Amino acid sequence: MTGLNASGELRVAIAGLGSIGTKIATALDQGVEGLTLSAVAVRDPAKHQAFINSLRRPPKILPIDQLGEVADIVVECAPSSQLRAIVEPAVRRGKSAVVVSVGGLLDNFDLVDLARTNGGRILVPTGALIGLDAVNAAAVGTIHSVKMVTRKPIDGLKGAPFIVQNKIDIDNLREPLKLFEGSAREAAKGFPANVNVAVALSLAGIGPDRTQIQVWADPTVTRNVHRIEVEADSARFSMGIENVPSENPKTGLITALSVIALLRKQRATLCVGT
Ligand SMILES: NC(=O)C1=CN([C@@H]2O[C@H](COP(=O)(O)OP(=O)(O)OC[C@H]3O[C@@H](n4cnc5c(N)ncnc54)[C@H](O)[C@@H]3O)[C@@H](O)[C@H]2O)C=CC1
Ligand SMILES: O=C([O-])CC(=O)C(=O)O
Repeated sequence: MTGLNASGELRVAIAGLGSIGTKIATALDQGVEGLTLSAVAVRDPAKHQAFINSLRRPPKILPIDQLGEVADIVVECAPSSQLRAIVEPAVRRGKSAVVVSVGGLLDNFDLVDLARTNGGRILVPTGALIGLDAVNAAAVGTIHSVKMVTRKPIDGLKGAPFIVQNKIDIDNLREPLKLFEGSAREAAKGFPANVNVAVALSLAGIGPDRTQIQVWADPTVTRNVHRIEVEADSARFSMGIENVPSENPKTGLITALSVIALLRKQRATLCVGT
């Protein structure tokens, strides 16, 4: 990765200061070895001015397509509808883009070729999931199947296109209801703000068409619960995670921490985990 600033630090820009973005900005401002927060892009600057002013070194506010001009790594943490507008200008300049709205990558997969052509990179953090290191490793051999079951509290699913289009009433549920069963690709269309995790899992393993997922609306849980079963020639493994929701009930608190961990690895001397 090139483009260090005068003090030899990698410059990071953040697109979207919501639940995930504000935590990443705060962590960078408090200090991550070898990294500095250079800019942010927000939809409504007035809404975020107080937060930005509260940082020790307030970053510039720039339009999303200009972040790559002042950063080596652009972190996308906006709605998936904005993914292309954020990632395309960055990778065209040969910069790295960290993508959290990874479901949106499936309809914009040409960005991977664009990054390759221009020397850029697209980095997908483990996010709200677990064990993508093991899935990556198993995929070097042969993975036979990847199955995932996601259970979310009602508030974590409200407004999902699959629920709206099929006119499913989840507000009055008393028992768990299986909403969807199918591929990660189809799940991402029906639940674009709810199953990024399934898409990340699929890209680490056997792809969005062969990765199977069930999505449940579950009034008995208070966390976003993901269980995964992987069957491979090297290993069989089961993984589970129960995510504490953030201020955004669709988003697990651990997601921002995963991005911060990924950013730390960009300059860390000791890196643990693949
Ligand atoms: N990969 C993973 O494991 C996970 C991914 N996600 C995804 O991460 C993304 C961000 O999630 P949250 O921070 O919880 O969402 P959020 O709704 O709290 O924040 C999104 C922010 O983006 C801002 N925004 C919207 N349009 C913008 C634009 N044109 N320019 C700049 N900012 C803009 C909004 O004003 C808001 O502040 C979502 O797409 C979500 O689905 C969420 C959880 C886990
Ligand atoms: O994948 C997502 O978009 C969010 C999610 O399930 C979680 O935070 O647990």
